[in-house]
Amino acid sequence: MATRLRQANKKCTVIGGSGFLGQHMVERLVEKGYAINVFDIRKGFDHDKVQFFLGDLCRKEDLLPALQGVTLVFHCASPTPSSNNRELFYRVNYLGTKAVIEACKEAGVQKLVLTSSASVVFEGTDIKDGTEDLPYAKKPIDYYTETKILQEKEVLQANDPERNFLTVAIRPHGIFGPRDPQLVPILVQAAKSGKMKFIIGDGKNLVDFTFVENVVHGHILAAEQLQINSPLCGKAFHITNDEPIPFWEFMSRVLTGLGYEAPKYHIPYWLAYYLALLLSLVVWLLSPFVAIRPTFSPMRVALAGTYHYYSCGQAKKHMGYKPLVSLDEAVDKTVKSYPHLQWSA
Ligand SMILES: NC(=O)C1=CN([C@@H]2O[C@H](COP(=O)(O)OP(=O)(O)OC[C@H]3O[C@@H](n4cnc5c(N)ncnc54)[C@H](O)[C@@H]3O)[C@@H](O)[C@H]2O)C=CC1
Ligand SMILES: CC(C)=CCC[C@@H](C)[C@H]1CC[C@H]2C3=C(CC[C@]12C)[C@@]1(C)CCC(=O)C[C@@H]1CC3
Repeated sequence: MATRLRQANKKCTVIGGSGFLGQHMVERLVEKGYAINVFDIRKGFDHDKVQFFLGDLCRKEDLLPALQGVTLVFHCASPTPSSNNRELFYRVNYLGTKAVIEACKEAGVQKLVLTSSASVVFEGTDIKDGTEDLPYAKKPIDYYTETKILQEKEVLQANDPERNFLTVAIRPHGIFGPRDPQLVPILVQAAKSGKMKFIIGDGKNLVDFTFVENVVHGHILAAEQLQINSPLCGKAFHITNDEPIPFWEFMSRVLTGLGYEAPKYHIPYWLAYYLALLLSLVVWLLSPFVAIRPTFSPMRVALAGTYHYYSCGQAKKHMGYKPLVSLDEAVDKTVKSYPHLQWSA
C-alpha cells in the first residue's frame, strides 16, 4: 500500500516533453524514479519508461487521458519564439494554458509547475540583477513575450490551496545546452553566412545564459518544495546560472569553441537598432510578394545589446536552489555536443 502511494506521488506529466527543455526534464525525472507521461503534439524521442500522449494542449479532451492518476504536471510547451505568429502564441500560450489548468483541476492534479520566462519583465532596456518584483513589461518585446505574460498570470492566479491545487512559475533565461534547436544552430548559421562579424554596442552588456540541466534542477526543486503554506505557492522564481556574462563573450566562446571566428568589429547600438528597424520596414513592404524572416531584427538587437540579468536569490532562499553546472563546464559540454556544427574547411 505504502509503495503504491509513493509511486502515485511520483507520477507526473510533462506537457511539451518532446521539446528541448522537456526532454531534458524527462531524462532527469526518470533518473529520480518518477513515472512519466509526456504530452505533446509530436513524439520527439523514444523511452521505454515514458508513456506518450499525442495531442493539442488547447483541447481539454486531448489532455485528460495524460493526466489520469497524476499528482504533478510540468507545463513547458510553447510555439517556438521565432515563429512570430501572434494568433498561434495567443491560442497555445494563453487559451491553451487555461485549458491545461481546467484539465488539471478536473483530473485531480495537485501541483502545476509552469515554465515561464524572465523576459516577461523585459522591455528592451537594461535590467541589472532584476528581482521577481519587477512589474510585467507594459510593452513586451514581441508577441511571444506578450502571451508568456498572460500565461504566467493565469497560472499564478489559479493557485488554490483550499482546493488542494498549487501552482508555481519558473522563469529561466537564455536556456542552452545539448540538443537546443535555437541558440547554437542559429549562431552557426549566422557565422557561416558571414553575419557574425559585428559586436553590437561596447560588448560589455551582461546577460544570463542558463544551462539546461540547471533549469531542470530548478523545476524539480520547485515541484518538490511546492506544499500548502510554502512561500512558493502562486509565485514566480528566476532560475539562472548565477554567472551573468557579457553577451558577446558568450557568443564568442561558443563560436570559437566550434572553430568559427569571434565577432570583432564594433557597431553602435543605436545604429544597429535603426538598421534593424529599417530592415523590418523593407521586409514588411515586401511581405505581399515574398516572406522573409531576417536574422537581424530589432528584438534581437535589443537582446544582444542591453544588460538583462536576473537575481535568483529567491530561488536560493525558498527552494535551496544552486546551479549544478558552472558556465565554463556548460559551454564545454554544449560545444562538444554539436560535432556536426564544427567548422570544416
Ligand atoms: N529556450 C529558451 O531559451 C527559453 C525557453 N523558455 C520556455 O521554456 C519552455 C520550453 O522551451 P523549449 O524547450 O526551448 O521549446 P521547444 O520548442 O523545444 O519545446 C516546446 C514543445 O512544446 C510542444 N508544443 C507546442 N505547441 C503545442 C501544443 N499546442 N500542444 C502540445 N504541445 C505543444 C512542441 O511540440 C515542443 O515539443 C517554453 O515554454 C519556453 O517559452 C523560457 C525562457 C527561455
Ligand atoms: C539571452 C537570450 C534570451 C538568448 C536566447 C535567444 C537566442 C536564440 C537569440 C537571442 C538574440 C539572438 C541574436 C543572434 C542569434 C540568436 C540569438 C542569440 C544574432 C547574434 C544573429 C546574428 C545577427 O545579426 C545579430 C543577432 C543578435 C541577436
